Amino acid sequence: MQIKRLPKVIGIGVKKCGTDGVIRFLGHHPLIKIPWQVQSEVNFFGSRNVIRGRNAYRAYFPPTNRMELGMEKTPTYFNHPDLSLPLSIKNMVPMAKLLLIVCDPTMRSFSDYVHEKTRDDLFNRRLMAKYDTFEDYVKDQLPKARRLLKHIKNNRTSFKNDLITQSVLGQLLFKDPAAALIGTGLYIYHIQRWKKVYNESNLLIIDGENFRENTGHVIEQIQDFIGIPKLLWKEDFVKNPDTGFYCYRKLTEKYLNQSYVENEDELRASLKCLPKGKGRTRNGAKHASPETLEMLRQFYKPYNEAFYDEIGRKYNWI
Ligand SMILES: Nc1ncnc2c1ncn2[C@@H]1O[C@H](COP(=O)(O)OS(=O)(=O)O)[C@@H](OP(=O)(O)O)[C@H]1O
Repeated sequence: MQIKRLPKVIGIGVKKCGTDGVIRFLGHHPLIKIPWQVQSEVNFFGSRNVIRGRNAYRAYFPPTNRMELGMEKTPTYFNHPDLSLPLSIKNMVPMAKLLLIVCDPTMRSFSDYVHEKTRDDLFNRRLMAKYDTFEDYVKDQLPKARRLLKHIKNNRTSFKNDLITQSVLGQLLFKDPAAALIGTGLYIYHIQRWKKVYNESNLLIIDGENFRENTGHVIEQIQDFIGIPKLLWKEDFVKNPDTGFYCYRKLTEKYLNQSYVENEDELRASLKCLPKGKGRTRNGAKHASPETLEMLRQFYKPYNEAFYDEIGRKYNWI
């Protein structure tokens, strides 16, 4: 019977790390249902709606039968100022599995800058107006971020259980989108609240750099984690010759047939790619100065290392 049910999979972030790719590509799985009417970002737990309870949350999702599963993603759940947000999710949807896609915080910050500069949001546009370039932005905001962290850390050297920094940082990022371009990438302060409530069996951490380069492989891994039949295979993902990003195209007998010769127009027409607006920076279409990126890399280094320790895995973010 098809009825509205709570989701079984929730993408919790991180903004600009590939969250849209994960949900849209998984949306090609016949058993996964996405609330497209709200563009898949429900933001239920990050808003006052949460007090309206389970039925209000359930209302966002398309009807599903017992085999199918609903999924949403809200990238700001990960670094939301409400430190008890993970517990709210766990209490409301105890069986849900979470997906967290993280990525090189330096490149994430640049991607977020480009995104905020092009967004159709007057408040953000005004706020970002004084930064003509990413270099201007970093020059102004990086020293502020350094000073702020020094101030709120107040000589605390451990990243572990530093609830004061987690909380102040959370509030600040929420109120000041300009600060969020840098602060969102301080993953070590955001991850701990999730690890208190979730473990490897119900929280999958994905490297966004790997997702971009090995999309099909990661999509296979996610299906295993969710525990659904593997119906999307790495062979179903093909690079777009124009952008270099992977798109979805079901591998059918037609493409396997030895006598089939594909021309580029046919290839383009057969691809289901992410919408325009995804893939602005990572393929080099826009770039920041190497000096600015290096400054950010040095800034993030200790926070990345603490994050690797926390999750017990190291990524090749440079
Ligand atoms: N297959 C494919 N096609 C296009 N883009 C891809 C793909 N895989 C990963 N990415 C990267 O996803 C980045 C956008 O991340 P998000 O979807 O999390 O952004 S958002 O938070 O929802 O705005 C986006 O960042 P930018 O390159 O800066 O636009 C992409 O690099």
